[in-house]
Amino acid sequence: MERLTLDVNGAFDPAAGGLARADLDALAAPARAAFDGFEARRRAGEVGFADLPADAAAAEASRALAAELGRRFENLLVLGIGGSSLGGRAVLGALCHPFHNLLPQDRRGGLRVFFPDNSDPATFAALLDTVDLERTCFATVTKSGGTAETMSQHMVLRERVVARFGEEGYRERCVLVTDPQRGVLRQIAADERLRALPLGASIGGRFSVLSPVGLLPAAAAGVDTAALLAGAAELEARCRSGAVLENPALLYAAVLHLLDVRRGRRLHVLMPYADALRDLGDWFVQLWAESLGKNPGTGPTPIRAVGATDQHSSLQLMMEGPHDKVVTLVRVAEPRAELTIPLPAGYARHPDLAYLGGHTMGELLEAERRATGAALRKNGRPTISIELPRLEPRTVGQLLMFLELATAYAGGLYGVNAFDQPGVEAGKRYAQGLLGRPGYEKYRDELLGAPAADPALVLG
Ligand SMILES: O=P(O)(O)OC[C@H]1O[C@H](O)[C@H](O)[C@@H](O)[C@@H]1O
Repeated sequence: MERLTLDVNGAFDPAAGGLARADLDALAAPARAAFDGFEARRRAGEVGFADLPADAAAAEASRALAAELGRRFENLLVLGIGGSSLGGRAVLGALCHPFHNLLPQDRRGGLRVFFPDNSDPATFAALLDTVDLERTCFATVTKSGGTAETMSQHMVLRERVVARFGEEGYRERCVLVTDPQRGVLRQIAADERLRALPLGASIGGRFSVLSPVGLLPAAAAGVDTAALLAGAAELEARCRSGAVLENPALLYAAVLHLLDVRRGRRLHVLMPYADALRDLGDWFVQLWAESLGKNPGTGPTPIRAVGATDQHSSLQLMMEGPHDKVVTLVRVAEPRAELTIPLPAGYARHPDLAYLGGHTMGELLEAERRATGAALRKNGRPTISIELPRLEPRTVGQLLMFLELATAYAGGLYGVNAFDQPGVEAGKRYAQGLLGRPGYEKYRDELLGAPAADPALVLG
């Protein structure tokens, strides 16, 4: 059966300092309330991400635009940050060839896609100097339309493109994804007659991976987005119950919440044993952190790790450091490729190496995952296990929807609004004040008027 499996036994292991079944039973009513609360907001049209798999028109519009760009161009630059970048990057990471952008066109099956998601001029300038602009199109993706990092990239690139190819060449190369109801980009789309895909008001940026925000780059790279959405729909259909043991995303949210509030495990590590899910870890971090980290001081800390890489790094801390973590180990049962480890004749007499001979690298990775989970639990650290049969659009769609729904339910369990992010605004206001945005003078003055720094505390 091609479906995601969740196993929370490792969170109930007494040796791992795990939960008791009574803890879960006691959470039945709050979990049901979290489920009902989310469903009510969904029915009211306030929160729309769970209904995206059913939005065939949006999916088709993304595919059609991607196909059109694919006929004419070789590279797509996705200008976006946060939720306007991480989802697409996660999907491509999970489903494209690991070196997609390096492959020749006939092996790629789509455009090269770049996600320059920062206003660091060193990277962006290098990217613009590297790609052939003649063969490059770009998607400016911003729900609000006013994100400084994204719009600064857009303005730099727009100028270069207009200078080389004229207004018409710019119109051919630039597409937008933005909220059709509000934001300055909507106005620019009209003024400049640019093609734009809509991002509905009920789809928050970090919940937008299955909207044109994620679908456009995915389709452009050659991902089967219909299968991705079908997988998400399958998972959503498995999550229509408010009973914890009948809804996998609700069970995951409930167990992570309980481990935090009952056992002090407030650091939530997501550790896939697959390089392809490395970027999905970054996407999850934004999802969990921005959704659950709210006033007054609420929220678990998400951490992304990758097995086996992080076994040689942060695992020591997870194994013996503070008892404040729970590790979700993600297994991909069937790796995309397999390699058998040969045993050169001269190595056979070295038992330290000979045991590897004849095994596959996939077997090694799987043995490490099993062993790490067991060792963590034996050391008093709870674990949770998620398994995908293989990485393909359907199963990745399931995983995305699973984590999005779990986040929504966790918001209810923590008693916070999972769909806003007021905390990120304060820093933006100061930055815009420093850059001279009209109306933001008081933030600049507040920042510049702060008490002088103590020179004794500055070395260098
Ligand atoms: O899509 P945009 O409006 O450009 O927003 C991009 C990102 O910026 C903000 O700071 C928010 O904290 C994120 O949730 C959002 O994904």
